[in-house]
Amino acid sequence: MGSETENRKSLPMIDFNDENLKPGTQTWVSTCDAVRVALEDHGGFLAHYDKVDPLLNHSVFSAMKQLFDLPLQTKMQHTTDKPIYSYAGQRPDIPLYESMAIDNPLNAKSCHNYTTIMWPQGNHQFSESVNSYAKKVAELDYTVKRMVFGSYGLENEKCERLLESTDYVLRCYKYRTPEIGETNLGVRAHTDSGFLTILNQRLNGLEVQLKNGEWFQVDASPSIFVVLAGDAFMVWSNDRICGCVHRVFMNTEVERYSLGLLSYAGKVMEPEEKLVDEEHPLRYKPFDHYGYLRFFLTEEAVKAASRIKAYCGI
Ligand SMILES: O=C(O)CCC(=O)C(=O)O
Ligand SMILES: [Fe+2]
Repeated sequence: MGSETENRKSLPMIDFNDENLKPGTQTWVSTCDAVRVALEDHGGFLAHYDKVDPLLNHSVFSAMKQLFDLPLQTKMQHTTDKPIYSYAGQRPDIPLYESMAIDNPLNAKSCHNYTTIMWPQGNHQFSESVNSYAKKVAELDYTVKRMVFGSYGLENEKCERLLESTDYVLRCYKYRTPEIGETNLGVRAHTDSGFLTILNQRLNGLEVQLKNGEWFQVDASPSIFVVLAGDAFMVWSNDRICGCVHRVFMNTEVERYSLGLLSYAGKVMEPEEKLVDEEHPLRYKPFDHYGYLRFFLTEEAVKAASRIKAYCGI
């Protein structure tokens, strides 16, 4: 009873370190269901995942500090044609917030190209740690998606096709400390516009809204990854899984860094046909993710009660 009450107040924690976590085992089956239920209930969960070595974690966060320490003009250089808003910051409503995006971080050459734009003289440590980090976190992303497909009884091939047509972005966030009289809001409550976001924060500050409306503060740890469903997951799941609402407050005296591996559908995506039935009639038209990202900041989108429904809801 006691633990049930406690559970409702926290985001579920799911262990991804168990040696038996392989397709075909009982641990795999029960974890698949735990992942699906957490996503259906809260749009997210905490993954206990220790495949990112503490040294790599340290090295990638040092790299982030170097990146944000660059002159603003350097940081604002255009690095991708995709509408992922490479640099974001200097916003009067959220003055503490800055963020930058590395497109296609699983590819060593893309990391190198990005690094060369930021440091024309080169910065091997940056490019190397970003690429290694993204690859490790992507393994968790693949596992989570395979588990969701498994738990809905969908064929593996379908999941592999989705993974193949997925584009990844590594988004880095920095929050400076507020000055006297300034807001301590880092980012206001929102859902992410991607498919799935996997976050690791250097310092506390992230809060996630639970199903019962309460806010849950996530504790920072190198081996705790916050897995959040985004708007595209709602489309794919035909609303069985909702985007996870989250926000950030700066409650510390030191600047805060956080890293997110975000996934986007590289091809037009439709709600999974097996998740459409009498009880769950079709809720979305075919969805063009980059079209959605372009729509995202328009006046029509900002005014809408739900941007994703305004874009492609039925
Ligand atoms: O800083 C964080 O941990 C998350 C930031 C965030 O949610 C966002 O910018 O979408
Ligand atoms: Fe977010």
